[in-house]
This record gives sequence, C-alpha cells and structure tokens, in this order.
Amino acid sequence: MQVYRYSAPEFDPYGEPRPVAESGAGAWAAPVADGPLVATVRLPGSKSLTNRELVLAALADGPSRLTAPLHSRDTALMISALRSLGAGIKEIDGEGGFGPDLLVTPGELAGGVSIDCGLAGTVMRFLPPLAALALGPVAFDGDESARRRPMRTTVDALRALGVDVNDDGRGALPFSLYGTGSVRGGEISIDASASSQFVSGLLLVGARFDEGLMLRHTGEKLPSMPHIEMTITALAARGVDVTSPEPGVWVVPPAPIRARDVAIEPDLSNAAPFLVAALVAGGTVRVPGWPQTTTQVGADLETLLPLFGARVSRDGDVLVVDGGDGVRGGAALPGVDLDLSRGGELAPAIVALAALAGGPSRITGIGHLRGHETDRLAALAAELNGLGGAATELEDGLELEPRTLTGGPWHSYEDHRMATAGAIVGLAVPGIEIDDIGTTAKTLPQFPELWRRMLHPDLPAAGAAPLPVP
Ligand SMILES: O=C(O)C1=C[C@@H](OP(=O)(O)O)[C@@H](O)[C@H](O)C1
Ligand SMILES: C=C(OP(=O)(O)O)C(=O)O
Repeated sequence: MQVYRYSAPEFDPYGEPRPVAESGAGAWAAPVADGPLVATVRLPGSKSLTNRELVLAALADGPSRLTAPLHSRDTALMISALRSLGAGIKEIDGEGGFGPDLLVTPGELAGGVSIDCGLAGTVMRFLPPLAALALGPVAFDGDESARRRPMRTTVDALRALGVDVNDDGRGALPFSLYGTGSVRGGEISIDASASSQFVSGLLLVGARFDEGLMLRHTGEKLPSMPHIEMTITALAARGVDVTSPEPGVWVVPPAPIRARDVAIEPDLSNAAPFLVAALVAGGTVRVPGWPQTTTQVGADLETLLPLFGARVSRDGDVLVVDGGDGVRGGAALPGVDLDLSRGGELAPAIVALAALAGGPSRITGIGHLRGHETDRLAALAAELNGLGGAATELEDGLELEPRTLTGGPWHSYEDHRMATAGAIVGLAVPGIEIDDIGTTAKTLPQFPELWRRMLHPDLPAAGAAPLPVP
C-alpha cells in the first residue's frame, strides 16, 4: 500500500480546459436530423441514485438489492472501490436490458487500499468520509482531469472530524487518509459552494459516526439543492431522519442505516439531450419510466423545455416532448434567461439548445460548472465560438447571441455532457465531428446507439453496448 507523498506543480483549481484529442481520425460524425422525430427512448438508471444507494447499501445493517441500477464508468468505479473496502457486491439477473441487478452485502470496512475515482464526483466526494470508517490507510486518486476538480472541502471536513489526511495542500486529488475504524462526528462547518456533493458525501455517512453529524454550510451559495434533497430522501427511506433546523444546516442522528431493496429510476438528466432533440429535429420524443415523483433534477426538464416552445405532457409513465417543427423544420426558438443553479448538470444540453435558438439567451447560476468534468463554461464557449457562435463567458454563466453555426470539430474534454451537447448541435448543423464520443460511457455507455435509434427507429439494433470497465 502506497501512501501518497508528492510535490505538486503550481495548481490552478480549474485549470485551462483541455480538449482530449484533435478531431479527425476516430472522430464521431454527429448525425443530422433529416426529418421530425417519432422516437421512444428508454434510458438506463440514474447515476446519482445508483451511487448513493451503493454507498448506503454498503453501510447498511443487512443486504440490499438494487434493481435496474446504472452500469457505466462512474458506477463501475464506485462498485470496485466499495468492494476493495470490504463490501460484497454481486451481479444478479436483472430485467430491462441495461445489465444485471446488484446485491450488496455490507462487510467490515478495511483500509490498505487505493481507490481510483476516475472522473466521478460522486466517488471522490462520497467515499472519503466512508473510508474514514475503515481501519487502515486509504489512498484516493483519479484521472488527470480529476486532479483539477475541487476537493479542499472534503479534505478540510475530514480534518475537522479528526481524521488524519495526507495531502499536498492543493485541495485536490491525490490524497490519502488513515482510518481508525470509527469517527466521533459532531458539529462541523464547511463551504460547499463549489459542489453540493461535499454536503451529500458527509450526510450519507454521518449516521455511522459515533455522535452523528451536525453540518453547517458557510458559503454564500449552494448549487444543486435537489441533489441534497435526494441524499436526505434516500437516507429517510433507510430509517435515518436528517433534519434541517435552518437553511444550510443539517443534523444527522447516529442511527443504523437500514438494508432495503430499491428500484433505481431512469436517469432523467441523461434524458436531456434526447428530449432537447425534439426541439432541434422537430417531432416527438417519448421517455418511458418517467417517475410520478422524484428527487432527480432532470424532472425540471418538464418546465424548462416549454420555455423554448416545447409541449410537454405525460402519457401514463411516459414523458412526451413535442418539439413542433423544430430548428431543422424552420422554427425560431425563443432565447431564455435562466438561473440553472438547481440543475447545473442540465446546463450543457440547455446551452446547446439555446445556441440554436433565434433569440439571445443568458444562463446563470452555474459558476460551479468550472469545477465539473472540465470547465464547462469555457469549454462550451470555445466549442460554440469555434463553429461561428457568439457565446460569452460570465462569472457564473454564459451569454449567447444567435448566430448561424457551421460544421467543424467539437471537443469533448473527457466530459460526457460536452460530448452530448455536441451531438445536439450536430442534429441541426451538418459536419459536426466529436473527438471522443466514448466519453459518454461515464454515465451512458449506450449513448451513440440510443442516439442512432432515436433518429432511425426502423434500423436494426447494433447490439448491446459492452459493460464498462473502469
Ligand atoms: O450528488 C450528485 O449525484 C450530483 C450532484 C451535482 O454536483 P454539483 O453540485 O457539483 O454540481 C451534479 O451536478 C452531479 O452531476 C451529480
Ligand atoms: C457534474 C457531473 O458529474 P460528477 O458526478 O462527476 O460531478 C455530471 O454528471 O454532470
């Protein structure tokens, strides 16, 4: 077991956005929509729900079955990390065509392991507090781009909880901690303005601290509130009642986390590019399995897409988005003025759509996207402007002026949602070449095939996408 000691280069927490590869050989030619869509797109499970339930199941008081979980790079990384820490995770028969169910059997947590976080925010922010409950050292690292994602809040929180953390002071991966098998817990303050995942990671594990946890957020803003609600709801379903005596303060009582079988909802944020496609290509896109009620922020698409002129309805458990003529059919979509702080992960798809609208748009509340898989504000502006667009970065968002875009390379920056944003633009703009469509495997390995089938429902399926290997 190697405990990291290193000297780090000069650190810029967000760094320059870095395209992965030059377009050309190996690039994916984004298909253009050649008519209005009549598509039904069934989507695999939610990343956020799957990775929360994996963590909670590994900490629970008995085995839990996860039905219809997501199988993607982010969940594969979570599974191998939890296994290495001592949880038993078995694949068992599943229905639905997106891979097996998972049977999670908690085990004694033991250190002496290195955890690969890949580029998964949920792995790098949820597992360090859990690893502090293990006995022995646990090292964390990830992709090169992961080393640019903000982690200082996790490191500081662990130290405030009395955990011994060894890092190089950059507030980023890699770092290691030394678990003593228990954490006393109690009251701590953190600044979670860079990511809600700092809050979720501590809440998920707090019930297993000896004294529970009282967590206070001290920063001025807190993005992605629905994801924190998702954490609290998942805990409540397992018998842990988190209270919030005032905004930005949460109290987690020390309590057993109950074993529970849980069905994972489809990923509603991954529905975004497909639903947006109805407004670009025109026609109708239907997503079955849309939950009646949910904590997923993707549910906001029901109110966001009508701002661009879509008609959204429900047909039983199917969400139906009718995009009318769409951009390809000559519709001039209205621009929007939106605060997307609740749902930053929807922003790349919404920005791609706004870039095709007939009026100017302003999308704000998303400064924290600079610490996502890449600096998404810089990356979106660079890629759109490279095609002749007029996108201007704001401190916490983007401004877009309507322009006619022309085809060309689109870089994905190792970011699944940058890749899918490029596919959206490519529906209306011939000649978009995406350098690394494979990066969609982070949360949706089936993306290229589902996109193709959305456009050509009559063509035979190309075969199941292979399950990801981290
Ligand atoms: O807890 C979660 O599952 C997530 C929280 C959000 O993170 P941020 O608050 O960092 O945006 C979201 O963007 C991310 O995709 C998933
Ligand atoms: C920000 C995202 O991912 P992560 O969970 O890695 O933070 C995302 O999926 O948009």
